[in-house]
Amino acid sequence: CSELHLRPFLRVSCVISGVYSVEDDGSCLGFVVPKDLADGFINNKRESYKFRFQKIFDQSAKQEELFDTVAKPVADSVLAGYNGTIFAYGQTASGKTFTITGGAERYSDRGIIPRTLSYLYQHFSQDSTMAYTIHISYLEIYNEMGFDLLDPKHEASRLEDLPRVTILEDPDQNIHLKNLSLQQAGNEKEALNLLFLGDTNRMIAETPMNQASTRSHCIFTIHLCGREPGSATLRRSKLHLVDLAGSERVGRTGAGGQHFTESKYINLSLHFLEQVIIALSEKSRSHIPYRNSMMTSVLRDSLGGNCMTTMIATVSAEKRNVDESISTCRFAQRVALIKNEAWLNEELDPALLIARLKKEVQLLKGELAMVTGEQRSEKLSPQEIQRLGEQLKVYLDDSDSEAMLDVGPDMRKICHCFSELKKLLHFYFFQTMVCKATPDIPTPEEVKKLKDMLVQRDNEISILVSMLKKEKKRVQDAVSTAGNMEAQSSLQSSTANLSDESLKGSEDLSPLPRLLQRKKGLELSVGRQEAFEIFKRDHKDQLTIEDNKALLKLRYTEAKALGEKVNSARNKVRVMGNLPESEVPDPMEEKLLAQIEEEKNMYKNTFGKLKGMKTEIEHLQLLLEKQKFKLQKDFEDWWTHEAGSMQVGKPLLFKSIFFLFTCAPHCSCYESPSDQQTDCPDAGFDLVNRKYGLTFRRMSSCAAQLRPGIYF
Ligand SMILES: Nc1ncnc2c1ncn2[C@@H]1O[C@H](COP(=O)(O)OP(=O)(O)OP(=O)(O)O)[C@@H](O)[C@H]1O
Repeated sequence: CSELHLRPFLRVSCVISGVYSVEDDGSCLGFVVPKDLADGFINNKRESYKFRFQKIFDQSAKQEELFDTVAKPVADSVLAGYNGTIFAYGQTASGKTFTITGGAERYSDRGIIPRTLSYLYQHFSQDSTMAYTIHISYLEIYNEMGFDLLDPKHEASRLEDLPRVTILEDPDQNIHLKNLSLQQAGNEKEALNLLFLGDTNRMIAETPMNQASTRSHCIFTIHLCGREPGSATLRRSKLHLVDLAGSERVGRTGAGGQHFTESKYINLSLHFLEQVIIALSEKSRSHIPYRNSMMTSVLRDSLGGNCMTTMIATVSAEKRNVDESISTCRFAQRVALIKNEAWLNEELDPALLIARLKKEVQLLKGELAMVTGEQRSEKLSPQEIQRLGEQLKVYLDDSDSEAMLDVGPDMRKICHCFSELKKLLHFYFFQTMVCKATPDIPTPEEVKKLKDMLVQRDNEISILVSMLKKEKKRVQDAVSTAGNMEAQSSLQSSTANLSDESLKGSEDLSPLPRLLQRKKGLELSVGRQEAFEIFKRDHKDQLTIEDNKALLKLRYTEAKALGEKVNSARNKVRVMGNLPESEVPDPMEEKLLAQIEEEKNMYKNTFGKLKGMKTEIEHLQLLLEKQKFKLQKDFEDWWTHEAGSMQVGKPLLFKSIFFLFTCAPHCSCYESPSDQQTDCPDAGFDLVNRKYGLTFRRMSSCAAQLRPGIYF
């Protein structure tokens, strides 16, 4: 990066004489302007002026000399990768276009543009260390509007037909010219053709002062790109060659109408140029008004930016132009105060860089294959992954703290192992967090134990359930037998012959249907029934109940035998009582009556016994039912108050929730609005952290979904 002042040169287009004088070895232009009495007697106007330049070229100076002194150093710095600008400033017809583009009459009148192009291409042909490409753009700014002079579809008929160029500014405040074409020029001839095309398209208008005066600013830009063969570094530089519109004041042109408007715009844009230059020359100014005009926006880099800029001030050394000449020289002095910072425009070519890196990767892969003796694909094969899993397991199981996991010099394998270890670590943290949050959560060993216990309990439950079914059937049979007996008893009591007062109270001996009715109302769900069976098995009253059941069974059997005996006695009495007297011989009649009496007594006694037994059976049944109800009640109490801590249920419950969190996050108990669903299973870790504030009720609900009806 180098800091340098803008360099102003002066070119005088006619013989220097009269009020003009060149002093100090040709670097200083002096003016002596005698006071005009017409301006009044009191006149403080200065009479002499002196302006210093890098060099003054008089009317005899050749185009070649000007190019060598002014343009060549700039062209060299552009070739080295720095931006450059040469702009010509001066009043109309002072020789700006002649300096920048050249005269059309003689080949030697060629201006800076064709000579620079020629110089650049000549350099390209001589320099084999670099490969260069040139692109050219040619912009005309007329009345603050930009036009592309290199549009090949248009000839210079009307300026409005040319493509309009507009300014765009990116977030980094870089200026982009929309619609300005960039034409590649492979050689000097192509470049000169483009210059010719642009010049043809230029707007030419006539003013009283100059028959062919340009009324617009023109910027011919050479975009240069240089690269050393094989290198990814590009040097991109720009050279602006600027031919500004005439700087004379509107009043002097004598123009009216359209030309007045043009002059107004020209003066305005030059005024803005001057403002920019004044702002740049004042160190304290932080804001530079580049945006005021299109020209200052385009030349932003050339003025106070990354550019080596040279100004050529052109004056017409005639007495009548002395004011304009002084004005031009003053402007040049201000420009001389501006400091630019130019730096090398080097950048990396991304495409080339990628290609080079790819080649390097390929080479390194080849080298690696040679060293390891194996070709590597991008991904690990399933066999390799399996082998790594085994190696990792051996490594983790090894209690030796200095154990090594050697997977060889293969980044894919190393990355895979790290990834697996990370997963394990996450799982470990997940478990630790969950266990911290819920100390009752079983460890994997405990889970295994509980699972075994669960299987055992399941077996027990199924045995008990089948036992219960059998028992139920037996009770039903007994109840139906007792029902029959009761029916028989009713039948008996209705028999007129054998009516007995003691038998009349038998209607009250039936509280059983009521108990059975109550029992029906206590039906449990299947799962709860199973839990009840387990509870019942361990209950302290169970033995007494079993004893009572056995006794009841015995009494049923005895009652059945007695019933048969009673029936047989009753039948005998009926048969004997019905015999006609003639069929019974006298001596036998007495014996028969005694027998009938005996059978009657027998019947009466047996029936009395049966009645007593029936009462005992009913009492036994009542007792049994009471004991069962007590047991049922105990179960209900236990279920309501203690089931939460039951040994089998609780671990199962937590195990269920653990399962839910890790493997079943879509369980419907998560579907409350506050619970966000998460993908299974990786989200389980976080989910448990956030969600473990579940109530027992909700936990129950979760577990219930897993094992419906068994414990809940
Ligand atoms: N040094 C010179 N030697 C010979 N002829 C010159 C020289 N300078 C200018 N002229 C001639 O003077 C005339 C006007 O010059 P030129 O067109 O370059 O002026 P200009 O400053 O570009 O005017 P404008 O502001 O209108 O564009 C041209 O015909 C040109 O050939």
